[in-house]
Amino acid sequence: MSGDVRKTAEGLTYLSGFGNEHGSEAVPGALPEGRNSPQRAPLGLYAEQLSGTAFTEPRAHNRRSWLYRIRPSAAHPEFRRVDNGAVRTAPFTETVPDPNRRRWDPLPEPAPGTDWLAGLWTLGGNGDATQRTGMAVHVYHANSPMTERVFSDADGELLIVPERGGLLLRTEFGVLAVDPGEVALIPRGVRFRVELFEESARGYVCENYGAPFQLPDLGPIGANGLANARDFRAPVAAYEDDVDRPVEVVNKFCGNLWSATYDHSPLDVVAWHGNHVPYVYDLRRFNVIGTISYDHPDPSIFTVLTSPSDTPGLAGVDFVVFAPRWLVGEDTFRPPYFHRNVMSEYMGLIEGAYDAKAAGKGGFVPGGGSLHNMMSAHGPDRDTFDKASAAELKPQKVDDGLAFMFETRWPVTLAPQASTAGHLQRGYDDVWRGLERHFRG
Ligand SMILES: O=C(O)Cc1cc(O)ccc1O
Ligand SMILES: [Fe+2]
Repeated sequence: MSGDVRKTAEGLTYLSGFGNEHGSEAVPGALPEGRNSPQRAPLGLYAEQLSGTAFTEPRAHNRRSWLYRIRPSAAHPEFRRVDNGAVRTAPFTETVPDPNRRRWDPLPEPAPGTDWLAGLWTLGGNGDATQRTGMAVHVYHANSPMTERVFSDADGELLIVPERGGLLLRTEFGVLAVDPGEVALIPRGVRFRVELFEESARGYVCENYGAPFQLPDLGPIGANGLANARDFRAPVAAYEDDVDRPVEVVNKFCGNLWSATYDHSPLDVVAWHGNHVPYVYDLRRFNVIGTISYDHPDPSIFTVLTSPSDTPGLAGVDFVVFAPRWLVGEDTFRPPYFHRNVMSEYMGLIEGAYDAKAAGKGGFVPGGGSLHNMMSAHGPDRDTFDKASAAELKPQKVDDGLAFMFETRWPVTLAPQASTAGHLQRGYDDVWRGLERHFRG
């Protein structure tokens, strides 16, 4: 099974660019020319629009796609509530917002037969999915492909950050492969199925209820840099045409999972065009910008994607990557500084170690995560502080890890399961113990 998945991934081709008006047809002539909704769509297909923003949002933010499919999405039986598993949604009201710093080990091994959706486990979040504000942090651990079912999320877009094991994402728009070190985005409402490259897969998900992620403005950086638009890859059209096979469609809607069994695969889009599309991005392509003189720049310089709010510069959520880079700052404490931020920070580790925290068991480990909520004091742990304060400041390549952050304007309130989990580390505060006074008056 996983050999086939890898083979499929190797044969994939992609369309390049972020936010483009892409178009693709799996059968020549399937994509109508010159209009979106001809009286009769080509090849007997049904034309259907999928919008990700209101029709009237400014052109620069407007997202929608036209799909040409074997059956219209409207042809389905009633959705019925199913168990939400370990998926939770904002507003998070079952625990009180907690100013304490928290850190988790990776999710434990799931029971055999756990697919990506069943393995999705919510840590917490903020805002309100019904108001299309805020975000949720999820982690997943799966060991089985989604075969007879697909998923779609009406509550938000899903930024998937694999940490262990690649994923093959079969979407309405075509097939995407995403390995650890890459990220994938599934837009709001797009149906998809997850298959695994290896026996099991682990990773993180930012569910963004707010405005779709966009590339940050570059300001004085100029016309290039950070995540370059051309490095984002969208799929080419590919469709499933298994008429006889019932497929369960699980729809996350305002916090609950709803299911309907279709008599066909809803991944039956033969052609499409538009800019509300899934994509993948290789984080190693990130053009890292930093100081070439002194001081540690704020991590906003590492923003890959941002979901803006109504207040300029104040993101609902930013996706930030700590990618391999050179440190050359003179007379500078080079790791992340001590700080208390108005924004709230969930951090994850894709591989290796993070330059502000000790690695290894009981530390900040790949697949684990930390939460530093609004105004919570944090920064380098004691070991890191001691070493960096004494380090010889020659140019240093930091290339032993890949970390990321979901940084959000509102505190992250935990789902109850995250505040009681066995994999919640106890005694995280101790990493800042022993930071002795050196001031002697
Ligand atoms: O490790 C963190 O807490 C994230 C972070 C990194 C950094 O380089 C500066 C500030 C910051 O919050
Ligand atoms: Fe921080």
